[in-house]
Amino acid sequence: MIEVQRLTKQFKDTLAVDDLTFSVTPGLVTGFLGPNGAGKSTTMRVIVGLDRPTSGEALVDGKSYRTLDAPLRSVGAMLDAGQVHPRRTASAHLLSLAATIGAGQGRVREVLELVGLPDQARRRVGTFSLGMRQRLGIAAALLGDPSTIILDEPMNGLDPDGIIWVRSLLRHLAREGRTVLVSSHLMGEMAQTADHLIVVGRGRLVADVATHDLLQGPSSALRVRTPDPLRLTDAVTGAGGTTDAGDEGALLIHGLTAGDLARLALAHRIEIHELVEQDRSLEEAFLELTNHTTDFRAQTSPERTVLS
Ligand SMILES: Nc1ncnc2c1ncn2[C@@H]1O[C@H](COP(=O)(O)OP(=O)(O)OP(=O)(O)O)[C@@H](O)[C@H]1O
Repeated sequence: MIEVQRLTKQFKDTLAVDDLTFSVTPGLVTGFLGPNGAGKSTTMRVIVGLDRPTSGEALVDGKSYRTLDAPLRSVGAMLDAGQVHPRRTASAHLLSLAATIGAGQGRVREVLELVGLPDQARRRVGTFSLGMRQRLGIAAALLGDPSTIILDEPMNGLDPDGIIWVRSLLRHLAREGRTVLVSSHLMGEMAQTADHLIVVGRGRLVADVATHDLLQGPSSALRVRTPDPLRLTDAVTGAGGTTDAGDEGALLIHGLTAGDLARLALAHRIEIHELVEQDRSLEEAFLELTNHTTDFRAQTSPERTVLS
């Protein structure tokens, strides 16, 4: 469990984190989402004791990081995958970290296996691709078998296979009951990865919401195909719903559940050829969430929507 309470971090002229409060619960993947410069990394650095808060606090399992009995066994973090001596082999790098927590060669082999790098153990890290460095960073975070895992932008630079791999690893770690906090500035990526989202902008909390609730908001719609759209539109209007034209001749229906619509179609003996519950788009969800602030303008493609 991570509890960030009224956290503020001021760097000279920059207010990086501004009175931020949220909790990260075990058993879920929690996405930490916000545009570049929103304060995500600073918050994570405070959680793992690398930066001191100006005010407020960040607790892991009820304690500040500096007062945890065995911090590296409680919290595994990857805050900067680039911070590895390039001439070291992957295995030597992990062994040096393992030594600080009393783990040995066996655990190093296990984590290399877990992140899909068992054959690269003797390779120098300087020759690694960005994706391999990310995997090595994740391996280092997992060395101490921690109950809390904090990863800053772990999907940066990964190819689609790598992204799918990180996603399933995070879900697996959460299912084991761990607390998993993972940051990203990519909305689509987090919507597909996280069960819960903490959204920040300019150091402040913008939303603390279940991903499902965010996408299932009031503008979600039913997408329907029927050979009789005019009669269906009349029936839907009569039942208090509204319709819009969808693409490829489909009708979009708002204000009714799928069950309502099925019963309505049956009662009016209208054929339905397709009925799909359609989540609202990420763009809609975030524009609503962020109240159209320019900080969170969503850029086109839903898969790669970026908070700018
Ligand atoms: N050590 C520092 N000294 C001065 N300013 C800093 C320092 N670290 C971060 N900042 C500033 O604090 C703000 C928040 O930065 P932070 O890196 O926490 O944001 P972020 O959401 O992680 O963004 P990104 O996705 O770009 O890493 C930025 O304006 C940044 O320039």
